[in-house]
Amino acid sequence: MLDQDPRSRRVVSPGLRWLRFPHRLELSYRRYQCQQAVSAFRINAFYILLLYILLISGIYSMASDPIRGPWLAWYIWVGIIVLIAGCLAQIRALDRYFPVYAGIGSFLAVAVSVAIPGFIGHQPSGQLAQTSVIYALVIVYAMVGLRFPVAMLAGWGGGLLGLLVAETLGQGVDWLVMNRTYTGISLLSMFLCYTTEVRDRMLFFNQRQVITQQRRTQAMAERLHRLSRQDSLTGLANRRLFDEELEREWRRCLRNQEPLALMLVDVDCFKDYNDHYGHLQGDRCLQALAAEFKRYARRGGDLVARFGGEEFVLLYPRTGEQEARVLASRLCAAIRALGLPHHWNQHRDVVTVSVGVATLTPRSPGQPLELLEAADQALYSAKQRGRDCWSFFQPKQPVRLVRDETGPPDKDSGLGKSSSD
Ligand SMILES: Nc1nc2c(ncn2[C@@H]2O[C@H](COP(=O)(O)OP(=O)(O)OP(=O)(O)O)[C@@H](O)[C@H]2O)c(=O)[nH]1
Repeated sequence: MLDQDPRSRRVVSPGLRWLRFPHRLELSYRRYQCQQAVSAFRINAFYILLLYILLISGIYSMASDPIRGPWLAWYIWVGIIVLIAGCLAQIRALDRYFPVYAGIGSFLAVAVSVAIPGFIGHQPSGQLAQTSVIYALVIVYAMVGLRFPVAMLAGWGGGLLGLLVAETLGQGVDWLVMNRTYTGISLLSMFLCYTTEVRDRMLFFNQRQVITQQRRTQAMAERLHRLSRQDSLTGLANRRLFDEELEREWRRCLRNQEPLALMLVDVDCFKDYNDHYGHLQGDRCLQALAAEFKRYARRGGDLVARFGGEEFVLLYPRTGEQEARVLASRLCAAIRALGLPHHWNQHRDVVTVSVGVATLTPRSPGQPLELLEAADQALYSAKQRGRDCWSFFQPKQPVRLVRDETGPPDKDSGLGKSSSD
């Protein structure tokens, strides 16, 4: 389903937005955002480290001798924090903990950066140390990849801790400078972080909508494809699918020089069935027969299809004459044994079928209709013999007729070989 939830749309509609999707979408966004952020941070950590080295070497060279040592002792920790976070980001198993370790690292880096000027005092290098506060904030809000609330927590929480440390343990805080660096940059970076997250959420939401739409279209196409190849009454393959499969199996058997068997099954006296039991009962009867036919097409490549009306077709790749005969005989007997009442059937009081069977090993491509025609002739022969029997046809050979003793009388001119079971 496309996400129509107004709470989702509120996040991506113009104006000031509340940065939160409905619960499930929010969880999914957080997973996505975390993955994006940690992937970017794997590389960004090196840039951040490079910036840090540039800054630290600049300040170090300009700082006066007495404060160099203590300043470096403090500020080296920021580099260590970046290094640890960068290493953790390389471990993929820890990806989902990225907001935790990156958030804590950011908090500590801001705290250290904000505290340092309070220990250096009003020397020129103290002013330079303020630059590291600006660096730290811009990096935390814009380069680490934290979500807006986490970045805010790290920025303001870390800043507060740094200020407390500077006020209580250091020489105090120069609020005039601190407001122009820490407070000003914090507000500016917050805005940057907020707009970035809004854009990111919009992108995520739109991507999801596109993916959902694609899945729906694909599912619908698959359903249509399935329906276009399925008979709606019986759920069997329809004529179109049968034609395709026959073509395919024909080519496969041609390649491997294997026999292909086909059975054409026709329900006996079905017009009378409909006339006396009604069309709806006729439909139910066809469904029951279809279910039984399915039991006779279980191997890979076997196919049972509704050929049209009350005619069905069963296709058996890699099946020779002997096996086809056994199958046809069993099928006739099984339908009889179903015992579906049909008092207007010709010889019995139950529904019966006539089956035309043909097998052949393909010799040339593009002639699968040969097999169908052969089975059709065999079926005609079975009908001629009085129904409720099967008949076997072998192309290019005189067709032999075999009749089962229990089967109906042979009225045929001798065109096929058949049996009633
Ligand atoms: N209920 C129902 N009947 C159908 C369906 N499709 C075809 N029929 C009926 O099947 C009957 C087929 O009749 P015929 O072709 O004369 O064949 P028959 O009565 O079975 O006679 P023989 O095949 O010679 O034994 C017709 O009455 C069709 O209306 C269907 O989907 N549902």
